[in-house]
Amino acid sequence: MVLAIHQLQVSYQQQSVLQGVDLNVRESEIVCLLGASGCGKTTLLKAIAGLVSTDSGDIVINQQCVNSDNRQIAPEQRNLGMLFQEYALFPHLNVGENIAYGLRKLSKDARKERVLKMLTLVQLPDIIDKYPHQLSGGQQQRVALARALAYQPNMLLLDEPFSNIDSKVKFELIRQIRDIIKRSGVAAIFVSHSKDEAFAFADTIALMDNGKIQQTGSPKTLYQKPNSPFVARFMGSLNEIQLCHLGKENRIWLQQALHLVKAVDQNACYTTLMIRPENLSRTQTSETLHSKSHSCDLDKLWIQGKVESTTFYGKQITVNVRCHQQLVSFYLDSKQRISVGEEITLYFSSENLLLANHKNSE
Ligand SMILES: Nc1ncnc2c1ncn2[C@@H]1O[C@H](COP(=O)(O)OP(=O)(O)OP(=O)(O)O)[C@@H](O)[C@H]1O
Repeated sequence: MVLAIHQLQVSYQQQSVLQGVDLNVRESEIVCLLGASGCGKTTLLKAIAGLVSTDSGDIVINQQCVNSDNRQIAPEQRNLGMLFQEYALFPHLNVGENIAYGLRKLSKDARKERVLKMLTLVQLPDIIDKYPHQLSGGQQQRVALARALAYQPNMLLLDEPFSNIDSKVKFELIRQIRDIIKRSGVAAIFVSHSKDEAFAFADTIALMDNGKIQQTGSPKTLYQKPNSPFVARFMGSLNEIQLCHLGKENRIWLQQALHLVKAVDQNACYTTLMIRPENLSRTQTSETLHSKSHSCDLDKLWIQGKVESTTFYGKQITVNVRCHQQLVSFYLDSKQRISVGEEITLYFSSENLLLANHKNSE
């Protein structure tokens, strides 16, 4: 384990900001601290870096506790590479000098060799003499990464590394930087409020809210198996279907069907179903709910409604279906035809119900 954090508490002026954070980072793992503004992501990163003091709990980096009561290890002795927004490149130094900045202990030849190795790693071999203002945002970010990796750190810490990058090139840069970090073999923690950046960059996401980590796992786990409604909502579009708002026919059928489905808790009293729009599909036939209820297809659940609106997004259409007081969204391939006012039947598989074992969703 490169990093092990246990029950970490941090406060600013007696105001509690981190409230018992646990986090482990393995060798070569890229972890994203994901969450909305103010939830404590940067504070956690700064606590790891030694830039804020901690109230209680342990931070262990490479088997060494860095924040024990009698000995707080200084930031520069933690051997961490940092890409904080405020740690931009030095404008008066060229690229080579920027990367060599922290390598004064090395001989001149070793320093030069390390700088060239880092520039090759970040795939910018020909810009050694250029100054930061002559580089694009993405190139500057890669040079900053080369500078951080040149120290051969235990771990990299990146605070919102892509926030100033134009969205057109952002995901290509994320791919490149992930590739560089993976090739270097170093573990990394990065902070972001964007789930899309987290999906593209991280092996593991730690989703934070209110000074706590709500769930840690692979992007797929958090998306498909969220442990709470908060996580389910944060990770992507979601239909929260209140059974009482569905209208009598839909409600009775769904309640009956849910009790028959073996995948869900037989004793639960379902009030809300959570399902992602991509897991709902339109039936091709004009069968009614009544005929469905007599079919034996227990894996599928059905809802009927009327198309209220459609929005074209190029590859797909988002369709909003009115089921009594409830709006339900799903996606349709944009080659398919659908009209506002059309009566349709949607189906979904019980295995795609999120939080199905919860008595209700809150
Ligand atoms: N130096 C400070 N003194 C007092 N309060 C602070 C300080 N730094 C941060 N805070 C507060 O601590 C809380 C967590 O801040 P933090 O910067 O860690 O959140 P964040 O999740 O990184 O947010 P953002 O995405 O906006 O950077 C916020 O309520 C913030 O106002």
